[in-house]
Amino acid sequence: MSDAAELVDRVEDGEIALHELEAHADADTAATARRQLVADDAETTLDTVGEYAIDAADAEPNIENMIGTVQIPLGVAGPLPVAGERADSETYLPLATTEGALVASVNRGCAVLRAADGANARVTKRAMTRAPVFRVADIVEAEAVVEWVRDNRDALADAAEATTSHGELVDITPYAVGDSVFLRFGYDTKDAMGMNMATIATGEACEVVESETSAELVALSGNLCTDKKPAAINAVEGRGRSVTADVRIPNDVVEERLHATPAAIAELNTRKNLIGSAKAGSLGFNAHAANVVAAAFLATGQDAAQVVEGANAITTVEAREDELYASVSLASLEVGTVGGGTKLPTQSEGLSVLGLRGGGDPPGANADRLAEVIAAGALAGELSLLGALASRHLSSAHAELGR
Ligand SMILES: CC(C)(COP(=O)([O-])OP(=O)([O-])OC[C@H]1O[C@@H](n2cnc3c(N)ncnc32)[C@H](O)[C@@H]1OP(=O)([O-])[O-])[C@@H](O)C(=O)NCCC(=O)NCCSC(=O)C[C@@](C)(O)CC(=O)[O-]
Ligand SMILES: NC(=O)C1=CN([C@@H]2O[C@H](COP(=O)(O)OP(=O)(O)OC[C@H]3O[C@@H](n4cnc5c(N)ncnc54)[C@H](OP(=O)(O)O)[C@@H]3O)[C@@H](O)[C@H]2O)C=CC1
Repeated sequence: MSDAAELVDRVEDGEIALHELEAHADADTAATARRQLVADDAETTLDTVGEYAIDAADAEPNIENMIGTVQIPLGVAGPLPVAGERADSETYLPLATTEGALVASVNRGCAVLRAADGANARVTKRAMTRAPVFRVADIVEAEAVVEWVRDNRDALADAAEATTSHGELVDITPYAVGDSVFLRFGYDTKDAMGMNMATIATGEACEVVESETSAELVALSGNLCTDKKPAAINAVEGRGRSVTADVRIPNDVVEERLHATPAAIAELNTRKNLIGSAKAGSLGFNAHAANVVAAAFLATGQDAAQVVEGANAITTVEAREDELYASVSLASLEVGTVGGGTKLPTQSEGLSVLGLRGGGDPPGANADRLAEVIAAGALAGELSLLGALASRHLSSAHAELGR
């Protein structure tokens, strides 16, 4: 094995490539050498990037060309009381962010939820999707392929499910556009976010489609999935988990903790989150669900790019006679408690704050619970920001806490 200085020399001599260092040294030594090369190239120092508590080998499945870690401040909001399908508990919600005032805001929302005897939350749909695109001769052939897929769903499920001991095929929705056929496969991926699982399973199913029909696979992902891009199909049909959290807050709690009347908050929600979003052509009919989704994703090892889908949320508020009803429905929240970044030591500790590290019993229970808790956190954030806007406290709050 080589030491870091020797690796630096060998890269500079062109003997080995920057991405090949782990073949010649352990992961930490490789990262040290690479960091030195990058720092020299940029004429800077990367000492803080190189000070990390994890073993670089633990990150090998998650990163290539590693040079260190970026440290994001981690806070907690809560306790957050959420009654879900299987669990009714109050835990702290870990949030990793650089936006001052965000954790304070969600924390205030949690206090409102506690004073209201807690939020309810339910996962209403589970389907991680992958939609390959096939080439056919024309729309007549497209129709024949779609008919074959409808008649042979079991054969496709057998092929897909042979690749996984956890995933279950729950849906195949075909779409024909001219001489292109898209098949949107949906899977219950249990406690995994499931994008690798769904992709591998769909690859096997595509081989059956190609061998039994005239369709030729152009790409395993045809963008009707839709992964990591804003898309109405996710907002309408859902992706990953569709989840709603709601709460009924006594009027006096609203006025005391949010410094605004229920009527003012309801009017604000209509004019801002519904009318304003409609006029803007937004897919997100909410104030800042993405803030809580992003901070919770970073804290618990989710795929950060999928905050795009996590922002597909509708916030509703209704001022009733003696209470304020509020809800947040996230159509496409893609979360897991196994796989991906969830295994990394700090992210796995984030999951353990919620009692959700690893697989659930039954499988899927932990990821369901994570979705419920994030939805309730988003609800807390919505209530607090709506309160701050209705009471004209937003800019003063950020002047005080966010700069
Ligand atoms: C800042 C507050 C909470 C003050 O709120 P407040 O009611 O004026 O202050 P308070 O001192 O009476 O505290 C109330 C509660 O807030 C929490 N709290 C208060 N301070 C802290 C703190 N330091 N650390 C932790 N928690 C804190 C805590 O729960 C506390 O209760 P207590 O425990 O004292 O009984 C409020 O004004 C607020 O929530 N403002 C909104 C800020 C916000 O939501 N920012 C989110 C980001 S905005 C953005 O990114 C998106 C945007 C706005 O562009 C989207 C859009 O277009 O709408
Ligand atoms: N491939 C792609 O196109 C894309 C990949 N990604 C990346 O994919 C990764 C996430 O994929 P994902 O499939 O979630 O994770 P992994 O690829 O890490 O796979 C997780 C595996 O864990 C096993 N497992 C063990 N216990 C459970 C349980 N209780 N519930 C479910 N599965 C369990 C399953 O094995 P088994 O199947 O054998 O049962 C499952 O396939 C992330 O790193 C993400 O960044 C993101 C976007 C696109």
